[in-house]
Amino acid sequence: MASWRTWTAEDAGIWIAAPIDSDDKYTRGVLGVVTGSDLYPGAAVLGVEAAARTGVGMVRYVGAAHPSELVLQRRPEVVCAPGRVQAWLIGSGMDADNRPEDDATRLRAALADGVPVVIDAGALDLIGTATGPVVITPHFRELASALAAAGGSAEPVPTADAIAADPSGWAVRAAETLQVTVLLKGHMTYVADPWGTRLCVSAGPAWLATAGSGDVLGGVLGALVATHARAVSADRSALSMLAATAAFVHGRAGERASAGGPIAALDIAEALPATIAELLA
Ligand SMILES: NC(=O)C1=CN([C@@H]2O[C@H](COP(=O)(O)OP(=O)(O)OC[C@H]3O[C@@H](n4cnc5c(N)ncnc54)[C@H](O)[C@@H]3O)[C@@H](O)[C@H]2O)[C@@H](O)CC1
Ligand SMILES: Nc1ncnc2c1ncn2[C@@H]1O[C@H](COP(=O)(O)OP(=O)(O)O)[C@@H](O)[C@H]1O
Repeated sequence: MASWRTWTAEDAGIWIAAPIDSDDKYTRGVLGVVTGSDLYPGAAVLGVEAAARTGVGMVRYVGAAHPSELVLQRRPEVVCAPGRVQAWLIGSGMDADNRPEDDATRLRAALADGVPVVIDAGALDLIGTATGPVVITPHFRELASALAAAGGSAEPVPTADAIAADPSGWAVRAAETLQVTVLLKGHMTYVADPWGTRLCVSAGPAWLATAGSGDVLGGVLGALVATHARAVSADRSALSMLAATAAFVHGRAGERASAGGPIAALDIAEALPATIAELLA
């Protein structure tokens, strides 16, 4: 059995793309985002904020009117018009059981685009419909639901408690069952893919266990994937490296935001530029 490699600051630094003199916004990479809902509009704001602060050429946000308005209020640089993207982030702040038809259409279009997709929270039931490379970012309950939605496994579907008792084992089983790259969130984050990559990340303080923290992680990973589209098409394990880097950057930003005290999710996003500068230095 492959052993778990602990992801380091040096590893993370290699997977952050700093712009070069000849870059423009499109050569850096555009992230498309389908997140948020009338129920959870804040998740859209947090993910977009995190993507913008991780560094990406442009964010295209495609969502319902209310979250779109809040996203634009916070981040006027976001473009809400349709267009080409290098990667998608979908599902944060959505509820698969209450999916408006407009959101279903937007999610279908993103999943049919053929570019890499980061699938979170309320889009995890759609993993099997993606046409491009996929990385999923569930917590324990979400992984249990995703495995239940996928069905067809020889093993009985695990409960969230069973996953919590063996997160590394379930990250691997999920990668093999679902045939996607899995980033399983928790105090220790495990990244596994169907091709044998096994990475673990323990960068952050337990203060990160706060509402919206995972929505920020989604934005960080979305930006990293959009800025590494070529690496992802050249090497199927690249998504694992990017996922581990996202968890590392998120953890370090959490440490910086916390300085030993409590954190609100937006604090993590605001700590990202300085965290990335430190990792690139
Ligand atoms: N600001 C925002 O807009 C936020 C949106 N979020 C979004 O919210 C959606 C649902 O995420 P969840 O992680 O909550 O989904 P889950 O379905 O994993 O968690 C909900 C379950 O947690 C349990 N639960 C709820 N309240 C509890 C309590 N007080 N004590 C113990 N157990 C409790 C219940 O069993 C409930 O069914 C996702 O789309 C997510 O992205 C969250 O990320 C939080 C922040
Ligand atoms: N005890 C913990 N210690 C460190 N990090 C944690 C801990 N619990 C959760 N996290 C991190 O915080 C984030 C929580 O994500 P998630 O559960 O999706 O929250 P939300 O849905 O509220 O955004 C993940 O990145 C996870 O790795």
